[in-house]
Amino acid sequence: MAKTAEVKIAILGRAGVGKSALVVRFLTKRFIWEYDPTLESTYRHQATIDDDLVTMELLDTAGQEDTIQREGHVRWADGFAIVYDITDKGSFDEVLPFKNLLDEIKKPKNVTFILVGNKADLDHCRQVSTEEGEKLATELACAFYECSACTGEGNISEAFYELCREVRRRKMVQGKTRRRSSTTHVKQAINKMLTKISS
Ligand SMILES: Nc1nc2c(ncn2[C@@H]2O[C@H](COP(=O)(O)OP(=O)(O)OP(=O)(O)O)[C@@H](O)[C@H]2O)c(=O)[nH]1
Repeated sequence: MAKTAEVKIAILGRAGVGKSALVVRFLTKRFIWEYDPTLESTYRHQATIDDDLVTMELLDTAGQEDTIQREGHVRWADGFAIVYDITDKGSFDEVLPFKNLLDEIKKPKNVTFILVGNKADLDHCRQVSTEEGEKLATELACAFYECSACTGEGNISEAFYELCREVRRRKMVQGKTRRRSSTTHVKQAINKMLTKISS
C-alpha cells in the first residue's frame, strides 16, 4: 500500500543566489525575474515520489536573515538545499560555513542536504566550475545539481525529490536504530531483575 509522508525542507544560501526563483520554478515551472528579497515564505507541495504521497513544506529563507532566525529554520527542517550562484564565487565560499552551521545545530544527527549551483544559464559569467561543485559535494558526501531557475535546465524537481528520498531513508534508519536501542534497554532491565531474583 502507498505510504504518506511529510518532509520539511529549508533552502539556504547567500542573498541573491536564486533561492526564491528555484522554489518558484519547482512549484510553477515558471521564472519570475524579481522577488522581495527580505521575504521568507513557506510553501506546501504534494508529489508522488516512488509511489508514496509526500507532502513537502518548502521554506524559502531570506539570504539576509539574522542568526536567531536562521537557527530556528535549521531546527525546523528535516533536509536542506544549500544553494550557490555559479557566477558568484563568494556564494560558493559560503557553502561550507552553512554546512558547519547545520552540523552544529543538528548534532548529533547527520544532516541531510543537497548542494545546488544555480544560474547555469550564465555560463559566460561563470566563477565556479562544475568540477569545483562536484568536488565539494564529494567532500561533503551529498548530491550535487547544477541548474538554472531561469531556463529550467538541470532537473530542479529531481533535486528536490532526491532530497525528500534521502530525508525519508535517514528517518527510517534512525527510527530503526532508536527502536533497536529501546528494545536493548528493556532486555537489559529484565536481565538485571532476573539476576537480582536468582541471587
Ligand atoms: N540568469 C539567472 N538569473 C537568476 C536565476 N535565478 C535567479 N536569478 C536572478 O537572481 C536575482 C536573485 O534571485 P532571488 O530568487 O530573489 O534570490 P534569493 O536567493 O531568493 O535572494 P534573497 O531573497 O535576497 O535571499 C533575481 O534578479 C533573479 O531574477 C537563474 O537561474 N538565472
